[in-house]
Amino acid sequence: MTTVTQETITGLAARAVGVTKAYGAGAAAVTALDDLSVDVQRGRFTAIMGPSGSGKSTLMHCLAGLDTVDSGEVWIGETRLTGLNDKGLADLRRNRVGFVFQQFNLLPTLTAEENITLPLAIANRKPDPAWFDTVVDAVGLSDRLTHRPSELSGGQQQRVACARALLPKPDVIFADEPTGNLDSRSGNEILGFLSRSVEQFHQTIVMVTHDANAAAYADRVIFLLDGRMVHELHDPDAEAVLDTMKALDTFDSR
Ligand SMILES: Nc1ncnc2c1ncn2[C@@H]1O[C@H](COP(=O)(O)OP(=O)(O)OP(=O)(O)O)[C@@H](O)[C@H]1O
Repeated sequence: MTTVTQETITGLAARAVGVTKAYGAGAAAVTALDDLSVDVQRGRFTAIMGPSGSGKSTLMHCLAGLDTVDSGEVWIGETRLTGLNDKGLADLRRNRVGFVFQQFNLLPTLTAEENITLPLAIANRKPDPAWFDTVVDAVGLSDRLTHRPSELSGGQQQRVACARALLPKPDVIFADEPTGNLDSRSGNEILGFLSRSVEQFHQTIVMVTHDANAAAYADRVIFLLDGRMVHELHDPDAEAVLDTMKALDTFDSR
């Protein structure tokens, strides 16, 4: 079995080591992650791409402590998730990771400000007022804080979700198709905000996407196929990402 020492994870925001995860049993079993190892560098924007069914969501869920692995190890910073009990995992999700979902997942009865501060309120933490103002300014929501989600456009709702994820300064923000429900202009605004939060605030972001344009905002794109990491690109443009996706269509990882 592969093991990781404290020293080897310094500088990494998250890590999967020899992770295997299958769904179902017997003849119906599907191997979603197949002895997969991947490092996520701190303060970087990493995109995960790959064909449908390649294991992107499963990897993200396992890295974020939303799902368990069958074997191998998962780390967030210097915490080994694969050794935590349910309470430890819940604490980690509450205090160490942030999420941005395709469907925004805002609470409809709360204002934008209440949605943004909700994770801190749940964790019994108070937002730092200066940092709150910085985050709200960065997403351009200063004049929308009293609005409820139904009074905001899709792009504005996703900006609320981004601010909500960023405010607690989590070790990692996991973004699952964050632009999947947006037109290209609103999508590019969200992607611009995510990449600026990496550059200016040194936030670590991991984003699952199908969109080559979205992936091109990342510092690094990793490509999955059949639950394995088969390729990576650094500072790619959309064309290079598309070319790789086309090549994967004809590539068999096994
Ligand atoms: N809860 C589940 N039960 C059974 N099989 C599952 C489950 N979740 C995922 N799988 C299977 O595991 C494999 C990987 O799925 P996963 O959702 O991680 O892929 P993906 O790359 O995110 O796909 P997509 O791009 O379509 O969202 C697929 O074959 C999928 O059918």
